[in-house]
Amino acid sequence: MDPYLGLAQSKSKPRSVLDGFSNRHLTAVKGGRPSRPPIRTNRPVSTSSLVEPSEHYRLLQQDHLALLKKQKQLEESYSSLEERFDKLKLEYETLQSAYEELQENYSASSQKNFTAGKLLVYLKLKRRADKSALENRNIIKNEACFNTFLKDVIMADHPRIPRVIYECVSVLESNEKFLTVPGLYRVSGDYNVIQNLRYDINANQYKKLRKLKSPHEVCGIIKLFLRELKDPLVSLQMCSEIISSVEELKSNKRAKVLQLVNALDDLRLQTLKFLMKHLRNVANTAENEMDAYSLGLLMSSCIFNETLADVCPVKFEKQMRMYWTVFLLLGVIISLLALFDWKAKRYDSVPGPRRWPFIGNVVSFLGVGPVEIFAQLIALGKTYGKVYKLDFFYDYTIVYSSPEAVEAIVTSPVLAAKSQDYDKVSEWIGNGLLVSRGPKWFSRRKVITPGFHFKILEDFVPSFNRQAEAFCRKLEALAREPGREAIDIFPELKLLTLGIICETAMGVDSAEDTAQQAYYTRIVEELSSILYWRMFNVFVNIDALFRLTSTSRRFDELVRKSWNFTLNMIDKRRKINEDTLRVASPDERKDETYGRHKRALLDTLLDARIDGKPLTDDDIREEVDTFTFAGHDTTASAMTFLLYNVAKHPDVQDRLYEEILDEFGPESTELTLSMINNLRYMDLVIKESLRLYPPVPIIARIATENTEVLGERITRGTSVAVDIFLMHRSEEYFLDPDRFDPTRFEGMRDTDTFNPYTYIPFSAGSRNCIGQKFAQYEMKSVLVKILQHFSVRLTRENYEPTLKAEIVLKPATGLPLKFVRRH
Ligand code: HEM
Repeated sequence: MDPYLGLAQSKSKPRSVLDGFSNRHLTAVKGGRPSRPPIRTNRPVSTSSLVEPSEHYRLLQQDHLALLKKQKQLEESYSSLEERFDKLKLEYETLQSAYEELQENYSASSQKNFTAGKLLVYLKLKRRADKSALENRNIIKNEACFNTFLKDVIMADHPRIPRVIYECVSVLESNEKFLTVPGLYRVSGDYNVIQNLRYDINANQYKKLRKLKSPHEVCGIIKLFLRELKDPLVSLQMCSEIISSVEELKSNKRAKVLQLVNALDDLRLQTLKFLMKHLRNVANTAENEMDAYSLGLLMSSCIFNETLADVCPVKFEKQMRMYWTVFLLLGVIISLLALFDWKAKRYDSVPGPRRWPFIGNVVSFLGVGPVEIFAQLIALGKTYGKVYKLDFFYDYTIVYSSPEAVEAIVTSPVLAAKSQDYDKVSEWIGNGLLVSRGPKWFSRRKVITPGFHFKILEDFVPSFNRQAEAFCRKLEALAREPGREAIDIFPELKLLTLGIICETAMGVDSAEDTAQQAYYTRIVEELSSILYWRMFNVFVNIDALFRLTSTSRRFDELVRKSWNFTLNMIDKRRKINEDTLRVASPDERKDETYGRHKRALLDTLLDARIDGKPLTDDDIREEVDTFTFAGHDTTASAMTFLLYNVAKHPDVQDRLYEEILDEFGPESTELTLSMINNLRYMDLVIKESLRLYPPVPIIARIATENTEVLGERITRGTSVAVDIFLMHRSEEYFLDPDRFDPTRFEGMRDTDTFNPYTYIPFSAGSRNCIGQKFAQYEMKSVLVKILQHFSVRLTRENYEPTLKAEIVLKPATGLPLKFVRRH
């Protein structure tokens, strides 16, 4: 046995003494001095009896001395560590108090009252208050501001309204230049700046807001705050309780608005008053080109924010981040190119919203959904009148809304080609009749036109009848569902109109594939929404950039599925024709049209010869895609708004029903074309509904050569658009234009002053709608059947639909329509 075993152990273990006082231990006890660690002595294990007792004693003494020495060393290093700890603690406390001081100084300066108490703290004569005390005294506030209830929002001290509104309005009104900036509240602010501000404001920090150089972000914050309020500033429910119809509001406007205002609680009232006063200041400042009407249009969706929920089917927000990154990279190039801004001079004489160098009006349409885009277009029309320009990277679109311009455009051979926006649509429906140009369009239109001859349309009427009857049975079942009050009619009508197109134009039995048809209508809905997004967002308008997004993959998938649907129809029709021929006699076979007594448009395409050659499978598919899309979505939109107007005007509905009773009696009848043609009042009602809600609200062409429109030089490559919606609602062409009055069309065409180009729901000229008669007969047949079975009502009397235009005009949310059985 080693006699030094015990000592050797004690020597090899000095580090163990520090075990209880590691660095980790030091940092863990910020609050106070750590307790003194125990000193462990490693006594030698009992020595062997082989060692002499005196020798053993001497060894022990030696050992003891060594330990004492070690202990002293450790005590010294302990007290030096203790000293360091105290120093660090002091430094930590000094830093913390400096931080709190900064925080307090900031909130003191923002409140502009430097109290004596704070002065004492500043001079270090008084200890500062801790965080919870500051919160109790309302100096530090951490409540949320956005996406919350009004009562929970941080309030300004005076007046007692949300602080965010107060601060934004102060910023806008304290800077005279801000109020004069054109397009205030219409032009969207920088998305990223707004989002960053949102976080600051939620933490009650307003410094950056006050330093903004452009007012658009400040307006953006106001709009964002109002839109995100969980309880809107003015609720639509309250409106509908007080104002039962628009007529009632019109006849008694002042009293009704006062009643509504009086019903608001104090907080809402004060906030609304403050906001309205500010908006009046904006409207009274002529330089910003924003009148009360435009402001009303833009702000109403924020103040009554309920209707805007879930109307953006594409995830715009996420994808905007990527575009903004690209946007920043382009920034440098843009600045250089801005030096060569000469192109902008081309249309100097045409008014339009303020444009940025190089990018033009791009920013106004970024990051906004279809509802806001449509509202912006209306506001622009109201501001600039019958002609204005839009500029996307020097790609100009001149937007007209006068009959003179319509005539000049639709009769000009150099303005016959569809604009570049339609190219995006052609990625889906190909280069069919709607999109094609020049000789291709001409030869196709010639071949297809006989397919819409009235003799052929006459054959379709029994099919309209049958499908409308089935539709009424479906409505009845839906209306009987327990707990259901209103029926969202647009999707149902899409299924009906698609079924009719499949059966009549394509000659296949629509009842076989109802699930496929329902799927197809949803595909069309999503594709339209993506296409519309691409039209107004210049970044995704560029193919290469669009291909970088995940939406492009979704787009391709949807297009493939849509083609499967139409190819399947073509195969089916081919098979039906082959089966018919197989059972025919040799003589009958010689007759090309044998067995096709109900000749479908698809048969016209299958039999067509252009320059002696039949159409290829791709040619046929693109026309089938075109007609399936153009023939169902438009008519469903027209029918939806027609039923809404009929429900909203019971007097019109009564007169329609009387006309039906006079012509056919109360029982359901098998309609014919001549019976439908007799319904004169119904013609007027449909016309008026298409005036107020034209399913295709805007059409656009491109100049293939330099030309002129109403004396204005239009250079090659410029787009010209016709805003049909705006023209149909212009006071200049229609008396009291927002009023639904079918009788306004009685004898209108006979008057000398009426210009037929004023009313163009089906467009005009050589590229007008080939299916307009088809659509009119279909709408009349369906309306007769619906009114024979039901009385149509609104479940919310004063309801006005919010509109969006994803190629076709649509209600942004389901309409509150109720169908009550007549007998
Ligand atoms: C109420 C229902 C309808 C309305 C309001 C409507 C409206 C229009 C408008 C405004 C255009 C011109 C588009 C442009 O210039 O860009 C158009 C073109 C067209 N429509 Fe319709 N349409 C309706 C129903 C139909 C139906 C039922 C079909 C087919 C069965 C159809 C097939 C077409 C086609 C193929 C074109 C392109 C014509 C060409 O460029 O030669 N439409 N439609």
